[in-house]
Amino acid sequence: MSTRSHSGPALPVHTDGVGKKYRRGWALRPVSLVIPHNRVVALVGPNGAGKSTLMGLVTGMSRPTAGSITVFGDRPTGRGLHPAVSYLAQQKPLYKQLTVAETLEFGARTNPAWDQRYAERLVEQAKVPMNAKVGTLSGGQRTRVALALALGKRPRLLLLDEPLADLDPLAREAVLRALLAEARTQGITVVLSSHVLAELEGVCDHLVLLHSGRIVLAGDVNRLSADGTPLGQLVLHHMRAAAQEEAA
Ligand SMILES: Nc1ncnc2c1ncn2[C@@H]1O[C@H](COP(=O)(O)OP(=O)(O)OP(=O)(O)O)[C@@H](O)[C@H]1O
Repeated sequence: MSTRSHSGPALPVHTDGVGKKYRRGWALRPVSLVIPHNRVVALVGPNGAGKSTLMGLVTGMSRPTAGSITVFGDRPTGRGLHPAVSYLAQQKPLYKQLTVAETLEFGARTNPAWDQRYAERLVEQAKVPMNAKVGTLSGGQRTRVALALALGKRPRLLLLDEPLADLDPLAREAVLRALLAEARTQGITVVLSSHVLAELEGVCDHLVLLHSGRIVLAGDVNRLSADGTPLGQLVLHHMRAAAQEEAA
């Protein structure tokens, strides 16, 4: 299988009937999905829809039960992330005892393509002191450091699983704005999962909506909401319809 378009490089994510089944049933039913280059993708759906499962398959932390998945043309190995991929979960895995500067040093030691100046610039932009211990930072500041750690690796694909859930609305807006600016100027594909539909408006240009392990809606946001329906309303409408169908 090739994930290359006619002229371009391999796609960030390409799945061919990929699915994940646990003893209780399918967490993600076999789906074929493409995540194009340079997009900010909203990955949405109710609790238990399969969003984290899909992210786990992309990172290689989880192995598919069915089908196959490629990330920039490579199959995830399960032995760590693809070098071009960064992953940031809601529980940011930062060491509280380290200072911000030591955290970036850790990033430098563990990532061959580490860009120290870029990571430092992101921390400075967020006005986070380099000599502060991570454990003393606010939730918003910690998120900015985690983001600098994720972006300092110079990824071409950034996966964010509910990364803003513990931030206040102003901090969420600031982090999203910073993230979007980096994605656009650096040509990074971002997959962002969130339950706050309103904040995805104007941020995401591609949508993947999951319900009970199935893809309900996927594609370019402008095309999906061509009649002018705001993204949040569109998602809510399809979520309700999927829930009603399931209950029937
Ligand atoms: N390790 C596991 N073992 C068994 N079932 C699992 C496991 N991980 C996930 N599941 C099940 O798979 C389904 C999808 O879970 P997943 O975490 O992917 O959903 P989600 O869309 O990320 O949900 P949320 O919005 O609540 O984070 C759920 O029914 C969940 O209970």
